[in-house]
Amino acid sequence: MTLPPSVTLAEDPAGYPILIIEHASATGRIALNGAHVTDWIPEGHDPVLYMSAEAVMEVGKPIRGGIPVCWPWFGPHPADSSKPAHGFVRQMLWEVDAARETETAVEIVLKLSDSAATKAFWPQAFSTRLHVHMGATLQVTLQAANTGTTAWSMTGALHTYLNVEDVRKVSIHGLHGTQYVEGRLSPDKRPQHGTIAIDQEVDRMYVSDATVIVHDPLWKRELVIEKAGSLATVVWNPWIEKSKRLADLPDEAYPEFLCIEAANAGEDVVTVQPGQEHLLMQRIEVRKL
Ligand SMILES: O=P(O)(O)OC[C@H]1O[C@@H](O)[C@H](O)[C@@H](O)[C@@H]1O
Repeated sequence: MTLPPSVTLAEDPAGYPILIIEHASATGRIALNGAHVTDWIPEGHDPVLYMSAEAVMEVGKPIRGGIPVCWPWFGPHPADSSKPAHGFVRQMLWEVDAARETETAVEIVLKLSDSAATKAFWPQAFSTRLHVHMGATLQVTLQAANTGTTAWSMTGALHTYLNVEDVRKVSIHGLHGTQYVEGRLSPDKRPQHGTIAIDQEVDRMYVSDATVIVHDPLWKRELVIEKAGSLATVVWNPWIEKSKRLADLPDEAYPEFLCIEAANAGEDVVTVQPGQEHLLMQRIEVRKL
């Protein structure tokens, strides 16, 4: 694979490959472990994605921050608690399938197909590609194809960690009039009235395909988060006690980020027939205020 001039593959001595993007429109990084976009800094803006200072960068381990790709299940495995939370592809080494640059962006495609290693977690035949368009906007699309002979079902998410100046000061727009489930374990749906403020642990799954805007008055910017192929939007901040339980997150870091996740989760379980595919897309744009 020949990479364009704005993309280099760096590998540290421990063998952790990372694509480094240095383009006129943006800089960023993508770890091949998990096809994980860890950084995106559009030209003229502050970093948009949050990365934990204690993130573990080891092949086979999920990364705290950036955009974890959760697939083929969201949250705990529905039947087997010994299997990893949020699926297994976020802890597998993907390969670079395509990379090119234009005047306005870099386009990178990463690929992971079924193998003996994936079958240890999930028996199905599949081919997943993560398409990353990185420029003034960041667009990430998970393409999940069924390459087998029987239908399978999937859930998943693009579990995006957004950098905010102080989560206690942001307001989240776009989910007014929708319904959500708090904590994912209670089946009771609650209505959302108005904007969302974060003043405690929040782990909500909204039934919505709407665009979400994160208004950050201290950084004087708005993050506009569009999506497609997703009927669930997860809003997550671990707040104080859960942050202490997460070993790869500094205890005091919870005000610095907010997760807005484009998900197939809850009632949004997707069945993919043989030869068919599902596309899950999220696009982020930054607006200065
Ligand atoms: O620690 P993990 O596996 O990356 O998950 C982080 C969080 O991910 C969110 O999507 C879930 O709704 C939370 O319940 C979970 O705690």
